[in-house]
Order: sequence, then C-alpha cells, then structure tokens
Amino acid sequence: MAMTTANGWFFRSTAVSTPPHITQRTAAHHQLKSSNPLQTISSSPSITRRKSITTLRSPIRVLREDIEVVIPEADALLHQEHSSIDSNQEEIIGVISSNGVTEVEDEVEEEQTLNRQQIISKRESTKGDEDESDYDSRFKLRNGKEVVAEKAYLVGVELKSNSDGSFGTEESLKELAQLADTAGLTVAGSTFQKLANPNPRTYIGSGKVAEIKSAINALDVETVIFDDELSAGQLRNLEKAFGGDVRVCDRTALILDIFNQRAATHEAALQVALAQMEYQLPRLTKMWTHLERQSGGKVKGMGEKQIEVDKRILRTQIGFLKKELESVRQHRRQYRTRRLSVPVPVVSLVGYTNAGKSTLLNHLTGANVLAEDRLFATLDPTTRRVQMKNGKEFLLTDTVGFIQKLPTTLVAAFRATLEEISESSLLVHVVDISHPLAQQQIDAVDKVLSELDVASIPKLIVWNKVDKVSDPSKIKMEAEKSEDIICVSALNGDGLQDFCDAVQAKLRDSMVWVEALIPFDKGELLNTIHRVGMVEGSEYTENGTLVRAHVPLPIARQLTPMRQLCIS
Ligand SMILES: Nc1nc2c(ncn2[C@@H]2O[C@H](COP(=O)(O)OP(=O)(O)OP(=O)(O)O)[C@@H](O)[C@H]2O)c(=O)[nH]1
Ligand SMILES: [Mg+2]
Repeated sequence: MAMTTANGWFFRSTAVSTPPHITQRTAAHHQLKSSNPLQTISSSPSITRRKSITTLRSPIRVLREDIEVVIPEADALLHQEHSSIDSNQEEIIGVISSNGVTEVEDEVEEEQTLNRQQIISKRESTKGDEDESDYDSRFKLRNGKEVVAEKAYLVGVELKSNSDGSFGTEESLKELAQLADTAGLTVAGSTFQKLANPNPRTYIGSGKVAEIKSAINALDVETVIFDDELSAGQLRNLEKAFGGDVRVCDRTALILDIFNQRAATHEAALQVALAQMEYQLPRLTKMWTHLERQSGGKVKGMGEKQIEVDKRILRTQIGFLKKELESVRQHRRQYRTRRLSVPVPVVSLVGYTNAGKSTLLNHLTGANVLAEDRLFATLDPTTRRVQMKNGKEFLLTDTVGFIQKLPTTLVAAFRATLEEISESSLLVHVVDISHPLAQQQIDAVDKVLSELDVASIPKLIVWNKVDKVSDPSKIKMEAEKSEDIICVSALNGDGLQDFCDAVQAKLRDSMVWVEALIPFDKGELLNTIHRVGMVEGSEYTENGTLVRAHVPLPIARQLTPMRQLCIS
C-alpha cells in the first residue's frame, strides 16, 4: 500500500521480510536508488527509470530502505551484478572509452541485473494498487527534466573561529543553492547567522530556529538544508523544533544525494553507497524516535536494542561493500597495468566542479562526456587519446570535480578513483577564471590534491572560460607572467593549440633522455618512440638507427639493452 502524507511524502509497505520498524520507503528515493547497484530497486519492464528527480531525503530514511532491500540478498546481488560490472569497467578504463552516462544503456543494464527478490517484492508491493501512477503525478517537467517540485530553505553559519578567509558564508550559501538545484530542489529562501560557537543542541541559536520556523510556514518549505555538517542530535532536535514533516539535512547529505543520483558506473555507485552508509552509521539514533512514534509512546530499551541491531546490519553491509569495491578495483588495476604497458603519457584533468574539465576533454578528443552547467556532472574517470597536429599523442583523463567542504567520507570513498591521477605524467588543474571565487576554488582544489600524494607530479594550470571574463586581454597578460599558466576557452577552442604545446613541453620534462641504437628488426619500437617521445635526432648506421630522444619511463626501460649497445 502506498500513502501520501500531508506534505507529499510517500510511504509504502514492503513485501521483503524486514524488522518491523524498517518498513517505510519513499517513492522518489525508490527511483534514486536505481543508480546504485546495491540499492537497485529496479522495476517491472513497464516502469522506466527517471533521472534528475528530487531525491533528497533525510539520510535516516534512506538508510531504512538500504537495510530493507539489501540485507536478504546482499551477497547474491553482489555476485549477480559482477558480470555487468566487468564490461562496464573495461569500457571506462579502456583507452577509448565512454563514461556510460547514456540513460538508455543504464536502463537496459538495470533490467538485466534485476534481482529476483526485488522483482518479487516489487511486484507484490505494486500488486493491485495505484502507487506508481500515484507518484507519477508528483513529477513535473523542469528544464526538460522530470523533478518533484520540493521547496528547500538554506541555512548558513559564520563561525568566528572559522574566518580563514576562504569562502564567505554568503558565497558558500550560493554554492549550496546550486547544489540544491542540481539535486532538483527549488530554493525558497535562505538565512545565515554569525556565531562564536555552534549551539550543541541545534547548531544555530533558538531565536534563529524560531525565525526559520516562521519562514517554513510562510513559504511552505519541506526541507531545511544546513551548509555545515550536523550531528545526529542536532538533526533530530532541529526536526523536532521545526515540527511537522519538515526534513532537516546538511551539505554532506545533499552532496551524497547528488552523487547517488549521478553515479553511472558500478564502481561510482559502490563508492557512493559506502560513503552514505558511513555517514549514516553515527546518525542512527533517529530509528529510536521512529520506533517511539510507531508504538505511540516510549519504548525504552527496545528502541536502544534495535539501534544496535541496525548498526550491526549496517556494518555488515559496509563490509560487503568494501569487499565488492576491492574486487572491482582489482579489475581496474589490471586494466591500468595493461594501459601503463602502452607507453603513452597520461595527463589528468583536475579542478573545481563546473570548471570545464569535461568540455576541454570533449573539445580535444571529440568525446561526448556529459558537460553541463551543474555541479558534479562527472563522477567517473574517462580517458581518451589526444592526437596532436604533429602526430604526437597523449592520454587525457577527466576526473570528478572537487568542492569546498567536500565530505570526508566521499574523499575516502573516491580515493581509489582519485589515486589514478597519482600515476599520471602530468596534472592539468582547470580553473574557471571567470568565477568570482576563482582563487578560493584553486585553494580548495590544492587542499584536496595535497591529501592525494601527487606533489611530485608536474602541474600545468589552465585558466578556462576566458571568453566569459570582462577583460580577456588583461587576464591573458596576467597568465603570461607564469609559464605554468595557459589561458583557454574550452567552449570556443581559443588557446587549445597553446595548451597542447604546453602539455608537450611539460611531458618532455617528465621523460627520460636516452641515446639508443635500435636494430632494424625493431621498427615498431622506433615508431613508438616517434609517436610518444620527443626525438631530438636520429641517424642510420650499419647496425640500426641511432636515436637521441626524451622518452617515457616504460620505453626507457625497454631500451635499456639498446642503450648499452650504444654506449659500447
Ligand atoms: N563560457 C564558457 N563556458 C564554458 C567553458 N568551458 C566550459 N563551460 C561551461 O561550463 C559548464 C561546466 O562545464 P563542464 O565541462 O561540465 O565542467 P566540469 O569541470 O567537467 O564539471 P564537473 O564534471 O561537475 O566537475 C558547462 O555549462 C560548459 O558549457 C568555456 O570555456 N567558456
Ligand atoms: Mg565533468
């Protein structure tokens, strides 16, 4: 059965046998989970999957669904999905790959990996009732996409102890509004408060709580989003204080939600699921409240016990996820090793979200990676070959964007993906130079990079979107002061030749100087040196071709016996 609460919340019972308290689920989240293999609530063939819908829900409510669906079948589900992961993974790691964002493909794959138990539970839960059409009517078209028009109110806090001169509270709130928009929410209003210290009970002061409560009533707000991470107690107290069914969540939950919506590959989905569960684990106290409400009064002891059960279940799931992630990564490592054996230098694009990394990759390689004016358009690394006019080539990898206040659980979960960049020959830091907070964004990116052990990799800085600044020539003059900065417009192609030249010069610095005598029967090796190295000179001798060149390390290794030949 499905029912709609006063503010549009959807609840339905489930046919999967679960602890009695784990019975509520939301229809919107039902959709959300389709991008997450461990949470795949796929559907009968007639029910197609939607993307870009509002999926923001209290993390605790999300949690209940996770438990509900995954536990009975977790192991089977993991194995069942593995075959499809592999092909998907190969596609991503391969030299010429797609990041698999095509919605149609996702749907097909989803149907293929449908879990039997889920089909049964889905059928039973939909049998004879109207809940699908019920929540269908909730979706509205916005910017050509289906969303639930759900109103959010944003709250920021300026802590005196936190005046490190980076993002100001108002700027940070603006970014939070962009995040909310990306998640499909409508921002109804926002407020912020200056505090010496956060209130341990409600984070903000009681006066502010009352002010927000009035705004909630006046604006018909359904979700209040805080710009900083809140504790379980603060979340609970704020929900109580605001009353009704108003949901309270924080920036971290919002970002996790966006990642969950956007995870297009199995590895990304696993990483996000892991980050969500780790975020939820210390916030499980909400269960107790829920239990109290269900029984219509206090159920001391019982609730507490249930929390322990829930925590154990969650820890088991975290264990499953980590195991599965390890196996996916093992697979990725094999492809990486294979890729490294092809000695084409790898250049990684890093940068703040929305800086234009994917647009740059698309322009240089003719790729079709999703690039849009939304935060976190890209979650999975995509690698493509860039062929320069002079015949040289390198591999270009697009990566997930960074953001200030990046949830630590996410950084940890995505560490393996990000660590790929630590094996690249060059990092290209893409900056949206037209952004008013460009410097703060650069600092935020450098902060994440400093945690990733990439200090020894040469770096090139690209000031992108020069077409958007008010005085491009001034910006270009500024950039010319440093040989590590290149100005481009990834959108109209301005400066891309300079960019390729700068990449080549930087790559040469990371290569090894060799002089080697290549026997005539090793013509293929000579071709490779010309293709990926920088040949300074070559001459034919009786015994082969004598080359002097900068080459990538793997080629230098291959050339070792020939270098000895040359020396003797
Ligand atoms: N005017 C202008 N817009 C650009 C330029 N480069 C990218 N954009 C726009 O900026 C937005 C973000 O571009 P993306 O390429 O998706 O940015 P990204 O860095 O890959 O973002 P994430 O994947 O979210 O990390 C898109 O709307 C692009 O069209 C540029 O040189 N000039
Ligand atoms: Mg991108």
